[in-house]
Amino acid sequence: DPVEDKRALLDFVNNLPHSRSLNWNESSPVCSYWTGVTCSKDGSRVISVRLPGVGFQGPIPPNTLGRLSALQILSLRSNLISGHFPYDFSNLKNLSFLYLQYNNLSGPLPADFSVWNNLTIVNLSNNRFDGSIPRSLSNLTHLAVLNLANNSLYGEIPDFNLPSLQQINLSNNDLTGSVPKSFTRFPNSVFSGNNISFETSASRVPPVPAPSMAPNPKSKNSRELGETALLGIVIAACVLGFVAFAFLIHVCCSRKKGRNEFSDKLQKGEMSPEKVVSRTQDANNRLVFFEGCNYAFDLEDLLRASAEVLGKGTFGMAYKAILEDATAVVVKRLKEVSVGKRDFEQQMEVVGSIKHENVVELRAYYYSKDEKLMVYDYYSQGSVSAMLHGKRGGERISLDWDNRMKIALGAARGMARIHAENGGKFVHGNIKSSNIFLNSRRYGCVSDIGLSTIMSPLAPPISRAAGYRAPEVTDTRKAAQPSDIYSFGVVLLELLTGKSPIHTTGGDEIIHLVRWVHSVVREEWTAEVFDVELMRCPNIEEEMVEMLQIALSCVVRMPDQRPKMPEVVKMIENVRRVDTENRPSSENRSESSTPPPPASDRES
Ligand SMILES: Nc1ncnc2c1ncn2[C@@H]1O[C@H](COP(=O)(O)OP(=O)(O)OP(=O)(O)O)[C@@H](O)[C@H]1O
Repeated sequence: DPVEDKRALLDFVNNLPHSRSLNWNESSPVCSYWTGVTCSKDGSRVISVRLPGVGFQGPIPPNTLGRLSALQILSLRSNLISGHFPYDFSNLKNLSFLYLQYNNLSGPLPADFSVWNNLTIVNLSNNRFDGSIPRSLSNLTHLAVLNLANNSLYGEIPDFNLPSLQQINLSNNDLTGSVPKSFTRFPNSVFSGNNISFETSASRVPPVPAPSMAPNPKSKNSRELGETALLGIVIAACVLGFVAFAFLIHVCCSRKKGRNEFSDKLQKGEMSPEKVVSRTQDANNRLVFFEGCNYAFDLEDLLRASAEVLGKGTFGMAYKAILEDATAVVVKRLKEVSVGKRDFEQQMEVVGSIKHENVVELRAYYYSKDEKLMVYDYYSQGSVSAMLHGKRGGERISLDWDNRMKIALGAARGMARIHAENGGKFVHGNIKSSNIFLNSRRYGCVSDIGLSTIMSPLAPPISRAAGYRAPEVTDTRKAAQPSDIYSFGVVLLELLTGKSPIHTTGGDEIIHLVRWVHSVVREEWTAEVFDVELMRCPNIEEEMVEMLQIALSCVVRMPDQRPKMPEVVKMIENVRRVDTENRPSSENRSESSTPPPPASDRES
């Protein structure tokens, strides 16, 4: 533990009243346990503190956070922090991201910004800062985003030369004079709400008309209402058509910049804007985080995050959301949850308690009448399905035999862990290759646990899950552990054949993978079954045939004849302990004329 940093954080939290409790105990490890805190790789220093919306009230106690001299990210936004900008933050020489927006900070901005020469994003908007904009900001050569909007800053805007600056917002202050030459590349709207004269010049972007219903930023009330109210006002204005033009321009601009806010996505979905507003206003419903989760964000953060649609699954849409500190999370928005709040919460608690290196951890969830969300880590390499079959026209990723064995073994171990839950009765209910990801050691890792029990009865048999569904589930619509084994067997067949569970041939004929494999094997053409890509790997035929036998034992018709998950794990381990590497590697087999797989595909 970084003892000094821990002390500084405890001094901070013990001396600043807050309404949400934090799991910061003296006895627990800071780096792996404390909410909102991230340490350096070697665990020697705290490098990030993110505590938005914790309800901190009052001035930041001196000589607390200022002692975290290795800090790179500090987010205390959306609290009720008052007082002056802490003078001892000048010790935070490594600070790159500073988010203090939506607080009640007052007084002048720090005179000397040059002490933080790594600063990249500075957001001090929506406070009560006054005084002038410090000239020293011009020393920040990495500064990409500067937001000082909705304060009481006055005087002229200094003419900085900030080559990295991509976004600036100085709107709604008391600034005077004219827009300096170096900032004429930004739209007039970022300077609006000041006493600034805009000289007309051919190079200027035409001014964006201010929404006629925009709140008076100087009024205390508007600050207290915060973003939710703004969102509501904007939506209301849209509905009334008063600002259609401004809104269109705004949408175009944000599209251009590639930023699609998660809330936008929600609005584009089936949810009405009114519902979004009412939902964000529902103070009783908060994101619930699981113990040991290091993320610190709230629902508003998620709604504000840049989001990308990952896809529509059986249970709703999945989005990739990038939080302000560049953390990527996956948010699943569940449709048609069939259970009430209590059952939902109980199921989430079970799922959230499953901690295993081969199970994708549920980080947080959210339940309200209108909205049910689940938050997971984002797996940048995509799912095994995307790797095997390519996704949305993307290339399929080359997976050699070692990779596939590790995926199979990891997923089997994850499944065995899941089946051990709830006194050995827990059912996954939706095993398929798009729900399997690769962990940091490139072993399979199972996602989407526990959803099938809280959702409305299974989707019609035509759905994408059909190829994975055991025959008895098609009839009874009820998943059980043996049907999970069947689905897992289909995933093994996918890994062996490289084919989707249901696919068409050139002649539009629909092929069911299980039936196809059975028919080929029956004709004793077993070798024809395997993915041609695997044929490049030397000396693996025996292992492939053994894996094929395991897969076929999982997809037998009678549920009680299928092996149990721990047995499947043992059988795969017996084919080859990929993790102990008891098979000579392909490089050592010089007799082979086949070239070894590319280095990136090999086990590290
Ligand atoms: N944690 C994650 N990291 C990266 N991508 C993810 C993550 N979770 C889901 N995805 C991807 O998002 C897309 C949609 O996922 P989702 O689980 O909602 O649907 P699905 O897997 O296609 O079907 P189902 O809902 O039946 O599981 C899929 O392409 C999936 O691989």
